[in-house]
Amino acid sequence: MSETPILTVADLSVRIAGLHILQGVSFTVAPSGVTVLLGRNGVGKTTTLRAILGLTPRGGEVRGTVRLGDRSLAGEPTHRLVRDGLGYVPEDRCVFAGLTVTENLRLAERRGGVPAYDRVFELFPELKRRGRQRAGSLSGGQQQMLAIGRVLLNDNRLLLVDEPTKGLAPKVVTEVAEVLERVAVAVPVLLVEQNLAVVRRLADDAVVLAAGRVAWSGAADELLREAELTRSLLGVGVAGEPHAPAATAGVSQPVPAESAPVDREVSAG
Ligand SMILES: Nc1ncnc2c1ncn2[C@@H]1O[C@H](COP(=O)(O)OP(=O)(O)OP(=O)(O)O)[C@@H](O)[C@H]1O
Repeated sequence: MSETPILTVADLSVRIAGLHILQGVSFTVAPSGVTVLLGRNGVGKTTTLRAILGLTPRGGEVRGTVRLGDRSLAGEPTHRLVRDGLGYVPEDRCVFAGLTVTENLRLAERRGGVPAYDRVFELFPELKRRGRQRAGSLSGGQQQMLAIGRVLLNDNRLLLVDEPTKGLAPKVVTEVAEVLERVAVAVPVLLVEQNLAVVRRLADDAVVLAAGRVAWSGAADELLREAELTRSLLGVGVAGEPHAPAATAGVSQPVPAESAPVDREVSAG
C-alpha cells in the first residue's frame, strides 16, 4: 500500500472487564476503496471499531494510537470525530424505532452542514417513498439502508461499517453489498463483514484479527485465493472449493428468521 493511509492504528490495546481483548493491534486503511476487518467471532472486530471512535465502555482501558490522516484521535470525544468526518454504521443499526424515516434522517443532520438528501435518496429511493413510516416497522434490510443513509447525509472522510449484512436475507445482502460498492467509490470504508461473498465483492485490502492481534494483512484477493490460509485464519472454506466445509464460528451468515436455511456463503451478486 503506497498511498498515505486515511487511518493508522498502532499498537492498540483494549481491556474491558478484566479481559485483554486487543493486545497491540496495528493496521492501516487506504484512502480509497474497502478495507475489511475479519476474524472469528469474539476476536475483537467491533471492539476495534468502537475504540477508534472513542466508544469503549466506561471503565475500559485503551492504549495505543489512532490517526485519521495526520491527526491523532487520542482523547477526542466521539461527537467531534463524527462531526469531523468519521462516519459510523453500528452493528445493531440503532435506528430510532418510534420515529419515522424522515425524522431519523433529520436527526442525523449536522449543524452548519448541508445535508445531502439527493445523495441519500439516489442511493436509497425507498427511504424517500417510506418517509412517513416508523423505522421500527421497516424490514431489517430497510433499517440497514436507513442506518447507512443517515451517515451519508453528511460528508465523511472514512466510514466504519460493522457487519451490515448480518441477519439479512440473501437478496437483501446483495442489495446492501451493491450500495456499499457505490458508496466506496466516493469514500473509503473500513468494513467488518463475515460473509465471504460480500468480502470478495467489495474488499481491496484485508486485516485479520486473531488472539487479540493482527494475524494477517494484505490484498483481500490474496487472502481469498489461498483456501488453506483462509481456512486457518477464519475457520471456513472458500466457496467453490470442492471440499469447503460448512462455515464455522468465524464466517457464518446468520440465517434470517423469515427464510429457510441458506448456503453459508450468501451471494453478493
Ligand atoms: N462491554 C464488554 N464487557 C465485557 N466483555 C466484552 C465487552 N465488549 C466486548 N467484550 C468481549 O470482548 C470480546 C470481543 O468482542 P467483539 O464484539 O469486539 O468481537 P467481534 O470480533 O466483533 O465478534 P462478532 O464477530 O461475534 O461480532 C468478546 O469476547 C466479548 O464478549
